[in-house]
Amino acid sequence: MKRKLVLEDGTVFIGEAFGAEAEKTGEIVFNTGMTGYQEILSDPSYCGQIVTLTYPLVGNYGINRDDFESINPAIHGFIVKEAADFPSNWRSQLSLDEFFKMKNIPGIAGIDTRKLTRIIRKTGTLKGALCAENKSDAEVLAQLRAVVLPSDQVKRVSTKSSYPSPGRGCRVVVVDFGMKHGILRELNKRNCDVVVVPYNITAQEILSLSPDGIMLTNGPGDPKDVPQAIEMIKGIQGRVPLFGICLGHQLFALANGANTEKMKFGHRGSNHPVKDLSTGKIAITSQNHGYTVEESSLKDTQLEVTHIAINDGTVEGLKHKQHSAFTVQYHPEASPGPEDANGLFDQFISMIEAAKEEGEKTCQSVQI
Ligand SMILES: NC(=O)CC[C@H](N)C(=O)O
Repeated sequence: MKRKLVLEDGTVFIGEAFGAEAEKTGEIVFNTGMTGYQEILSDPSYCGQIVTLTYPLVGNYGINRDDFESINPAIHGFIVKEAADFPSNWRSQLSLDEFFKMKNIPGIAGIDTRKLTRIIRKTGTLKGALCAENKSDAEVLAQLRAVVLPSDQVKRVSTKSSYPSPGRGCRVVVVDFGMKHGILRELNKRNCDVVVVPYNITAQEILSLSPDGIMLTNGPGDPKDVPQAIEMIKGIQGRVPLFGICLGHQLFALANGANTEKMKFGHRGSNHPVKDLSTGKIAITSQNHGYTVEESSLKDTQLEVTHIAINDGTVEGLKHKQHSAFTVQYHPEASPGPEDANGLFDQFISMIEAAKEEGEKTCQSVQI
């Protein structure tokens, strides 16, 4: 069966349908990773987006129970050059097609994804629709141009209520803006006693859990769409060590008076070089973001740039000049991608231990 991809600039691609028969619209974004499609399609930060992969063979090792970054993918569609009909891997349980049918996600194959990527790079991120081939282009285009992208993605993917992930180590409250499971895996690996809480929790509610440290996770959409989180961060920073990833990093910047802006086409892939300005070392990182912290807006804040992207010089890491708080724009939990930046979780735990040792910021001394 044929399926059609219509872009808001009027470009139409015809390809082979796979996955669900659903018709979906969303922002079209590209990811340059050569592997890791299961982690990409289940990363909640892609909520409402239709993702194209520049790597041409997708689905070869199927879908397995171990590699999910969330149980229910929030993406609106997948665009690939070739979708494997017969995956081959001992862990494989389903093909991409079977999985997408189960989760009501449409896919399109046989697309010149490199041409599509060049369009996105030239025009900037644009809206697109996946629909049946026999629909009129003009009609789809008119509907697509009228679509207003939703601003409640974080609400859609964040947990509805708090839940624990127990351990015997440091008490960490994880604020879930659309958390990838990889973050929880890294904290569990370090024996943390975790409580995952919803995006709209208040500073007071967090402090009442007596955390030793607080994590702000990744998540979808524009950070300015989550004003309550910005207020919450103002109330918690300085009380216990803080570590933010991606959307968490952007919200931390906004809470400290900096600004964020939309990028032309963003960074999405598992091969993005990032420089640590304190050591000069370069790490290859996994990334998925369409917004960035505006460097010039940091001038009058208490924030310092710690990392920059090698490809375009954008801000990739921040730390607070007074408080125990640092954030990165990239994904140290990898999944998919390299583990070069994994050590940031150890840095966070060391920070917590140092703060506890100092005795100034132990859970007992946190004043609610
Ligand atoms: N992975 C993320 O947390 C993404 C953050 C934000 N939604 C962006 O696109 O920039």
